[in-house]
Amino acid sequence: FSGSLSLEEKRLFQYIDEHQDEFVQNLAEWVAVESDSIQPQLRGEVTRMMKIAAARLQDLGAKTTLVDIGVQQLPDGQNISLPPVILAKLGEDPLKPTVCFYGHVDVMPAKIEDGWKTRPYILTEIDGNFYGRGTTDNKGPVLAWINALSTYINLNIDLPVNIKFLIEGMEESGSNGLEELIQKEKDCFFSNVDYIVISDNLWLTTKKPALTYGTRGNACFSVEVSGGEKDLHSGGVGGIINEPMSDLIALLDSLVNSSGCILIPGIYDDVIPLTEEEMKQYEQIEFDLQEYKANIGVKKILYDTKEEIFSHLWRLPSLSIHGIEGAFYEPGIKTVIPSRVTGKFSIRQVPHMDLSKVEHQVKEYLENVFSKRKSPNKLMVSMQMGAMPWVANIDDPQYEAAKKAIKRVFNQDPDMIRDGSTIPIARMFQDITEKSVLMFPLGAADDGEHSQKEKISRSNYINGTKVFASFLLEISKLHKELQKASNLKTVT
Ligand SMILES: C[C@H](N)C(=O)N[C@@H](Cc1c[nH]cn1)C(=O)O
Ligand SMILES: [Zn+2]
Ligand SMILES: [Zn+2]
Repeated sequence: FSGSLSLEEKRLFQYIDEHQDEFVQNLAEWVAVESDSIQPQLRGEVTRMMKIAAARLQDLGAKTTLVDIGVQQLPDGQNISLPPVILAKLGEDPLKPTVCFYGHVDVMPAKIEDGWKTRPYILTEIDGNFYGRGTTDNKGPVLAWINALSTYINLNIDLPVNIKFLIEGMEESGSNGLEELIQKEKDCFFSNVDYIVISDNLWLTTKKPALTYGTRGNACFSVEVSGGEKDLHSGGVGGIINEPMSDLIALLDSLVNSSGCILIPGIYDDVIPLTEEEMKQYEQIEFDLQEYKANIGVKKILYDTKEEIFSHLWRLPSLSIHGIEGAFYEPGIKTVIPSRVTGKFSIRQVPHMDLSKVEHQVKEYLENVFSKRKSPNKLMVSMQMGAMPWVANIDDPQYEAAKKAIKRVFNQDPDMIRDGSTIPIARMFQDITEKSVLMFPLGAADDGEHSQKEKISRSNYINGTKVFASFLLEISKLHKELQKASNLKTVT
């Protein structure tokens, strides 16, 4: 640890060390819930996960509400219930700042046959890492906040802040229904919130903590090509019809080239150029390309310099193709011509791209590519979800409080980074509540969020709990200083 710890911090950190196996057991219980928000048939499990998380907060004495946010219409037209959102609060002392923590307890799909070495929903510790779906994205960080709170409570140390929680179960699906809830609650639940903290990203390395000041948005598309009313024998009919799958592959192949450049006309028009200030941020980051490639498990990256890599990861759009529905995907070759196939892809959004303009550009381009094929098949392109990018003001004082907390636990200053992934709520918070948002990642670069080897290290989980405990003390101190300064200004 850096510098002399206060007596409170010594007690807090000692308690966290001594009770870490309890915290691990909590994580194992949460990971065991297959709270996958992508597959509708698992929606009941997501709802069950919300109730488990709500009960955990209630056990801490938080006033907790599970808010019904309505239904989700699926692509096939059927409606299913959205999992309720947790709004919770602990403490209402007008002399203390109010910190609202956001997290999500839904996860991406995971099947052992995807190539997992361990059972995805059974927390497995190997060499100091906890493997399992949701360990780093985002159940581990949510529990780290809760563990930090429970430490204050169990040690009878007065909480230095009022705490609020917003925990959702649809983040991986694009946070359906959340914007309406924030609109509705902006002058109620959020009215007295001073700071918002999100811990749903990763560091840039495995050793150096980071604070995140930007994320990309995302626009998810489906492109459906349909032919006759049934699948056909590829021997009996193959060679005399326009095959939907051939059309779809041509459409998907027309989207992006082998250098990752998006081929949709106009897609880069509104991207803001790299600024001097942004370039200075990049220059301050130590970056080891070989280590980074090893952390993400790839042999080659399209760019060689950190400036190019950061630019293409953080401030330029990217297009990824995710899969095809409607065609046989199990092992073995089913010799049919699928009658209806749906490709899925997404385009990461950056400032100042406009979602409705991107939607129009994508549809117009694909219709144009399709028309050149003179195929009688039917094309349907739709944008399934759209989330905006978010960029913070890096001089926002709560980043200072976070840096101090990191320094005390990790004895080093954090990297100031952006992230290429998306947290839909970040921009919603910024635009609707106008509150400052701090992104406080806890996971390491090799945690493999969304992958077959998702994990969080014991060290990051437990030290993350300490950092959050320390942050509450630091933000309380900072808030008092800011209040004193503003009172002084008012008087003079
Ligand atoms: C960063 C966060 N842990 C995450 O994984 N977010 C998802 C959200 C999303 C985007 N499109 C659909 N869901 C992500 O960035 O993929
Ligand atoms: Zn995720
Ligand atoms: Zn996440």
